[in-house]
Amino acid sequence: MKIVADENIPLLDAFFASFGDIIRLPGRAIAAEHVREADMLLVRSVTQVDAKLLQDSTVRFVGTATIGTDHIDEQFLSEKGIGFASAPGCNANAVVEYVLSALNVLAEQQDFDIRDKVVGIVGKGNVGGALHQVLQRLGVATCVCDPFLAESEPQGAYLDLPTLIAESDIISLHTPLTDSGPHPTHHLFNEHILRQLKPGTILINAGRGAVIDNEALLKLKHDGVNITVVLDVWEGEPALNIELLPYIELATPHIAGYSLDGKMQGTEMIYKAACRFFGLPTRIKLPGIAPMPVMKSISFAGNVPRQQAVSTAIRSLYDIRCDDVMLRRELGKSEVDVGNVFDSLRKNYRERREFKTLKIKLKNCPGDVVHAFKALGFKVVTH
Ligand SMILES: NC(=O)C1=CN([C@@H]2O[C@H](COP(=O)(O)OP(=O)(O)OC[C@H]3O[C@@H](n4cnc5c(N)ncnc54)[C@H](O)[C@@H]3O)[C@@H](O)[C@H]2O)C=CC1
Ligand SMILES: O=C(O)C(=O)[C@H](O)COP(=O)(O)O
Repeated sequence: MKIVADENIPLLDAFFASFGDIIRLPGRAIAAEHVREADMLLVRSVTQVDAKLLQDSTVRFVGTATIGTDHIDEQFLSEKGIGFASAPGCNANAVVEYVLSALNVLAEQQDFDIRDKVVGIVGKGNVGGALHQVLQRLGVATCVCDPFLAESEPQGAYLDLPTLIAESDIISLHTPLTDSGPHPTHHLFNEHILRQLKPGTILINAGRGAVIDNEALLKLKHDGVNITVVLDVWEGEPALNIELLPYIELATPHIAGYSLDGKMQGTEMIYKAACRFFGLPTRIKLPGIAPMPVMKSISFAGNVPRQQAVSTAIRSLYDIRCDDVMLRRELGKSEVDVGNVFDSLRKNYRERREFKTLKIKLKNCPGDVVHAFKALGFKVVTH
């Protein structure tokens, strides 16, 4: 079997070598001539999979090791009888941890306690739902806008977008990117909606760039509108609008989902789907091949303040400011190609592990510290 795969998919050999020969290519470079005689195509979010790519190919199965599927023409695949699988939820924890790291840093910079804020979640699927759960465990007030869930759960407490905006101090966007259907999200946050944000609102987008109209956001910022913006995703990626950068409090190159755990899980999910599609047994399992985390445990003892302990643990695994600084530093160099910088930071991303991989050893610590670590998803050992 001939497999064409994005070179940025981890554990390709471990999972797919037994299927046949793997040809690795940069995701954006995968073109019709590469897949013409292939049986399987494995991509991430940067490869447009459509008729142009696959019309004249022998590809029978496409897997994307990502949550988002806006780069896939699923209707075309179905019409051509090509098998398809994505990796729903694979990196949801990573995105949640990205949001928690952002809030942790902003809470320190702006001197607030997250428990005094209302967090509005737009899109309560795998990512938004997991964020909702963590925030509830932490005792943070939340509200949700998700018109699809509102329709299927008429008893649920869902708000429309203007009401969510009026009630929220912090808004986190976790919708897919859609431009059709009853509730399209393309430019959901247009100028009209953006101008409804309360002064001081924190707006986080770790979904898809074009859910916020980036031109409108820039216009608001030029007008001096007082909102704090965290962007992981940008309209026109990889060539983000560099003019917007100085107005963004925390700016990162679409890496919210880039925990090693999330990426490996994505590969495993499409491996299992490929096995099902080709009628093969699933012999390989992630626990057997995932590398051990570098940092295994952190200890706290005695009357350590909750915020200090939690910040230390979060930042030891994931400090969003590292990604923010790297992006600004690289884009600040003279005569850079913005798209190349963006892609290169993603391609060469460091090894980042999720909270669940770190053991927190607590000795005689206050109950609220123990509770906070458990709520955040760390492995907690008390003695
Ligand atoms: N920045 C990053 O690295 C990552 C970004 N993503 C993005 O996050 C998105 C969400 O991921 P999941 O939660 O796993 O997807 P999901 O499909 O599980 O959930 C999406 C939710 O959004 C809701 N929704 C759809 N249209 C809406 C609208 N107009 N207003 C409010 N809610 C709406 C849906 O009803 C659904 O509940 C993905 O589609 C992907 O684009 C996902 C992983 C990593
Ligand atoms: O899973 C998704 O959806 C994402 O947004 C991924 O984190 C995107 O990563 P790449 O596929 O672009 O490497």
